[in-house]
Amino acid sequence: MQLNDKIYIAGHQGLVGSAIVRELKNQNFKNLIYKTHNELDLTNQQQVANFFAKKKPQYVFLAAAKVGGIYANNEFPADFIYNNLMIEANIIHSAYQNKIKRLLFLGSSCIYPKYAPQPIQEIYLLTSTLEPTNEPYAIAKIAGIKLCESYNRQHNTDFRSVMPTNLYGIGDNFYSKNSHVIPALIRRFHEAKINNANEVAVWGTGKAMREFLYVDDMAKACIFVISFNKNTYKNNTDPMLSHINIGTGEDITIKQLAELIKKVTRFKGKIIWNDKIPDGTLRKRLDINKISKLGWQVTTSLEDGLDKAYRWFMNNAK
Ligand SMILES: NC(=O)C1=CN([C@@H]2O[C@H](COP(=O)(O)OP(=O)(O)OC[C@H]3O[C@@H](n4cnc5c(N)ncnc54)[C@H](OP(=O)(O)O)[C@@H]3O)[C@@H](O)[C@H]2O)C=CC1
Ligand SMILES: C[C@H]1O[C@H](OP(=O)(O)OP(=O)(O)OC[C@H]2O[C@@H](n3cnc4c(=O)[nH]c(N)nc43)[C@H](O)[C@@H]2O)[C@@H](O)[C@@H](O)C1=O
Repeated sequence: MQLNDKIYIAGHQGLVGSAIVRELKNQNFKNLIYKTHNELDLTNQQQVANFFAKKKPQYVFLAAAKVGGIYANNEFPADFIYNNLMIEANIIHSAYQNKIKRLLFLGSSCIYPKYAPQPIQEIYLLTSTLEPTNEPYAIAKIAGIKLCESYNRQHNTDFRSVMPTNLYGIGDNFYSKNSHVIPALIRRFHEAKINNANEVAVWGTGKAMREFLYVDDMAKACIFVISFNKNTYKNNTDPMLSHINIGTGEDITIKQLAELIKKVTRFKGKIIWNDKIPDGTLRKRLDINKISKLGWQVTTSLEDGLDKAYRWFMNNAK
C-alpha cells in the first residue's frame, strides 16, 4: 500500500475501524475515505454499489458489522445474521466489480467449533458444530471468509481475512447489557465504586476462558496483513491461508479478568456470580503461529490495555 492510495475504512467510527484510521494516519497514509452509518447504509446494495462506483477505493478494510457481546448475540440472532450477511455481500461484490486492489475482511474467533482442540488452528474451520449463543453471527462471518475465497478463486481478486480474538480498548461500546465483557465490567465496577456498592454481579460462572487483544494491536495487524506481499502469503508453508488468526495466544478465566478489572477500577467490594447468564464457549484460545511467523507481534499487555481503556472510559464514555 502506497501512502497516497485511496483507502476505504468501512466502520470507521467503531472500536476497530477507528483504531485502523488512527494507525493509518500514524503511518502517514493520506487518502482515507469513510462514511457514517447515516450517510451510507452498508446493508443497502444500491447505496454500496453507487458509493464504490463513485469513490473507486483501491484498498478496503471491512470493519463494519453488527457486533455485540454474548447477551446481544443471544437475544437478537436475526439482526446478527441478516446485517452481517448483507454488509459483507454488498461490500465484497462491489469491491470485485470495481477492481479494487485488496480487501481485508474481519471475521471473529467464534467461527470455530465450540469444542475445537486448543489452541485453535485456522484449519479447524468447519470441522464441527458452533457455540449456540452466537451461531447466527458466526455463520455470517464464515460466509464472509467463503465470499473472499470464492471471489479469489473465480475472479482472481486479492481479498484477505483475519479472525480476531475478543478485542477491547479505547472507543469501545461501554453500554452495559449489549457490550462485550471488558467494557461491561469496566462500567459496572466503576459505577459500583462511585455508588459505594458492596458487590458487583458478573455473568456466568467465571470459569469460561477468553483471550483479549488490545485494539491498537489489532489495527496494526490489519494493516500488516493487507500490506504484505502476495507471494509471501502464498508461499507460506500452509497452503490453506484463506484466513489468519489474530490474538495473543494466551487466555485467562473470566474470574481472573473480573479481579483485574476490580483492581484497575479500585473497587473495594465483593464479586458475585450470576450463573443464569450463559458462559458461552468455555475456551477459544487461538493458535497464532501463522501471523507470528509472518512477523506480527503483540505489544500491549492486558494490564496496560485495561488501564488505557479505563482511562478512556472515564474521560469519554457517557
Ligand atoms: N469487538 C470485538 O471483540 C471483536 C470484533 N470483531 C470484528 O471486528 C469488526 C469490528 O468490530 P468492532 O469495531 O468491535 O464493532 P463496532 O460495533 O465498534 O463497530 C462497527 C461499526 O460498523 C458500523 N455499522 C454497523 N452496521 C452498519 C451499516 N449497516 N452501515 C454502515 N455502518 C454500519 C457501526 O456503526 P453504528 O454504530 O452507527 O451502527 C460501527 O461504527 C467486526 O467485523 C467484528 O465482527 C471480531 C472479533 C472480536
Ligand atoms: C467477540 C465475541 O463476543 C461474544 O462472545 P463472547 O466471547 O462470549 O464475549 P462476551 O465478551 O460477551 O463474553 C465473554 C464471557 O464473559 C462473561 N461475562 C461476564 N460478565 C459479563 C458482562 O457483563 N457482559 C458480557 N458481555 N459478558 C460477561 C460471559 O458470560 C462470557 O463467558 C460473541 O458475540 C461472539 O460472537 C464474539 O465474536
